[in-house]
Amino acid sequence: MSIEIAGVGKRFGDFVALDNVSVSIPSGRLTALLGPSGGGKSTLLRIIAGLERADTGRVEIEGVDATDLPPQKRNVGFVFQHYAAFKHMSVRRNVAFGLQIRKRPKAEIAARVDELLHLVHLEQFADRLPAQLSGGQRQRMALARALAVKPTVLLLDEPFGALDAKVRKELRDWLRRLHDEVEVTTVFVTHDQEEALEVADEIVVINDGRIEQIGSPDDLYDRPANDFVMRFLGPVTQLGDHLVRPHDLQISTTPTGPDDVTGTVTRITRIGFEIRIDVTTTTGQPVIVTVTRNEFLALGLDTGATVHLRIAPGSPTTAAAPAAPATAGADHDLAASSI
Ligand SMILES: Nc1ncnc2c1ncn2[C@@H]1O[C@H](COP(=O)(O)OP(=O)(O)OP(=O)(O)O)[C@@H](O)[C@H]1O
Repeated sequence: MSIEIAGVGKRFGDFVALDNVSVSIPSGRLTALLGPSGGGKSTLLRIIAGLERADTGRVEIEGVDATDLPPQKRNVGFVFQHYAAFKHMSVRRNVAFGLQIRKRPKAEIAARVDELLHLVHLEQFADRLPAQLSGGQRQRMALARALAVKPTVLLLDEPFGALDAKVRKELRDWLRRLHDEVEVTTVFVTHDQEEALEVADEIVVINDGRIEQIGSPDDLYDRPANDFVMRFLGPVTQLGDHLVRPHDLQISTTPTGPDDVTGTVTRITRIGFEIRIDVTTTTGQPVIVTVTRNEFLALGLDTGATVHLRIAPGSPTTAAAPAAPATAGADHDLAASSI
């Protein structure tokens, strides 16, 4: 295990930002710290970097107790959302900076910088100033600079957070490929579940200063530990007492068994390649079902139709927190809005 975090606690005044957090982050993998804003992800990353001190607990990096080491002794590379480049220096000199202050020989620096610029596909921009780069190119430069000194661990705090959706997506794919080439232990913070599911080998879900679940994207998606993880990873709806994903519900115009739940279609909405069907059950529970366009056409549904619902066998479900009828609707709206 490359990074061992054991019993780490951190308060800011009365506020508990991290509550007795323990996690092992594997060597050579890409690990995402995922969770809602304010959950403690950045605080944990900053504690690993040595930019913040834990009140309790220990941090070990590659077998070395780093708890009391200053950031520069931890051999970590760090990239923030808003990367502070040296504005008056060329891309090449920005990337070379860490090697120059370590007084590496000139020829070694030149060779390493060329290698890195090639790795991040910025060779042709080597002599530009940071202001002459796009946001995505600037973040790639930041990564090259962080990698220059061959860190043991690369820490990324929402590195693509400030970029538009399309560039974000490109950089995500690029980060995955870069990581496969360099294989440096990488930890990145994100609040975007899609980003974590797509890029990470391992995901640590953090909420309210505590770890909700640790696992591979498949573990989290197929076996969510609780309804928080289930809700956080994508749209959910409720059928009876089960929280389930809307595409894991089966819908038919004829009943298929005694466990079917009967309801009436109240609304049909097309969302890209999916069709969302709003159903109200005979007990008054609002349920969302999503089907593909072809499935929808085969069903031949219209508003007002009677339908029968069931959870597809083997689908992940969690027990829905019991809610009074008055708040069930509000819960449902929240789930619906994330579709
Ligand atoms: N230096 C500080 N002083 C006081 N409170 C802080 C400090 N740093 C963080 N916090 C608080 O600790 C909590 C956790 O913050 P943190 O930045 O770790 O969350 P996060 O999960 O990374 O969220 P975000 O994605 O919004 O950055 C927040 O409520 C934040 O306001």
